[in-house]
Amino acid sequence: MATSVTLGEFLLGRPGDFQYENTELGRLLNAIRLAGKVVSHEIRRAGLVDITGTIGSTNIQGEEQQKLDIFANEAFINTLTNRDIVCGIVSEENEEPIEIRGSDNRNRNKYVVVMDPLDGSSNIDVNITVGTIFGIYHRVSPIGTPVTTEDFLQSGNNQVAAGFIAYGTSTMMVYTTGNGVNGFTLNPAIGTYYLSHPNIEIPKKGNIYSVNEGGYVHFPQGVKNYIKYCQREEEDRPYRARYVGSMVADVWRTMLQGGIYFYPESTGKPHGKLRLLYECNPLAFLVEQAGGQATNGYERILDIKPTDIHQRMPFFGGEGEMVEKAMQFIAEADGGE
Ligand SMILES: O=P(O)(O)OC[C@H]1O[C@](O)(COP(=O)(O)O)[C@@H](O)[C@@H]1O
Ligand SMILES: [Mg+2]
Ligand SMILES: [Mg+2]
Repeated sequence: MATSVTLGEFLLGRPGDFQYENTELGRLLNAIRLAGKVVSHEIRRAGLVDITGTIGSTNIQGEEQQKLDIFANEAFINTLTNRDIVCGIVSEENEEPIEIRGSDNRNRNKYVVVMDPLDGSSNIDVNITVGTIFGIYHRVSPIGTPVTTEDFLQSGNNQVAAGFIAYGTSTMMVYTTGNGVNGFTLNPAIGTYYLSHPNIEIPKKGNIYSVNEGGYVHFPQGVKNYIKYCQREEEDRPYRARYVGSMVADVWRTMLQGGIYFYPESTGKPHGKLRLLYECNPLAFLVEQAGGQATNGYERILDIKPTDIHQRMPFFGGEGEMVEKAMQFIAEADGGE
């Protein structure tokens, strides 16, 4: 149930929430909040206006771009640029980083944003929850100089804030700055987000596992063994299987109801499908801040030093014990302890 605290008040009410200038965080998140409302409005009209389907081009990942992918991408890039607070953006829909020199054209802004403007694109036309994922970093290149790729290839540990917007039964904005995770629900009638999910903590002893089992035959043996373990009639198992096919929705459910969500590597996808910079890192930060764990099956996602802005990474995230169990099966199958 939503409280009467709005996102704006919440931001101003927690001065220590942000290691840099708090009003800058406010301006950053306000820009994201605004762009999210623009996208939410458009999504809610999907089917009534010509916003579903593809536009006939593919992105750097070789995926067909949906009209809403492009709409969301432009909405976020324009809003962040107009707010004059970021010096660069990496987006799933753009091959190269986008340099933003700022209104005085002197590269004085401090933050870079990595984003997946529309997550769960395959679910757009079938009216299932989709989302926007974002991560925010303080630049590493000197202020006053053009943004560099190194500003984006920082490990997830360096995120100063991260979150997502979910466009589902309601529109929600969930974020962290390293002081816990809070969720806000949009009241579309007045366009205001209210605190509805304070201090989110992943429940212990979850009983849901979430993976696209359609790829089972191509998964590594350790992952197969873990899936069989989840399905065995023993102790508190079999676990329930849930899979939406939108990472935002599957991770959000995992944060609220517990369990584990994973997208492993497979013979066809040696590094899995999900992108480290703008899918794995922001959601790993949220999962950890909610008391869970997020790894690639071997190491903490947030410790990984990216080498490419669009690189993929296997992802195992959720309740700590379940993630460790999955890693144990992977290690055993690899011949380790
Ligand atoms: O169809 P699959 O192979 O299960 O993949 C689903 C996954 O792909 C994604 O849709 C990839 O994200 P995009 O839609 O942003 O490209 C994830 O949201 C989701 O978890
Ligand atoms: Mg995505
Ligand atoms: Mg996407």
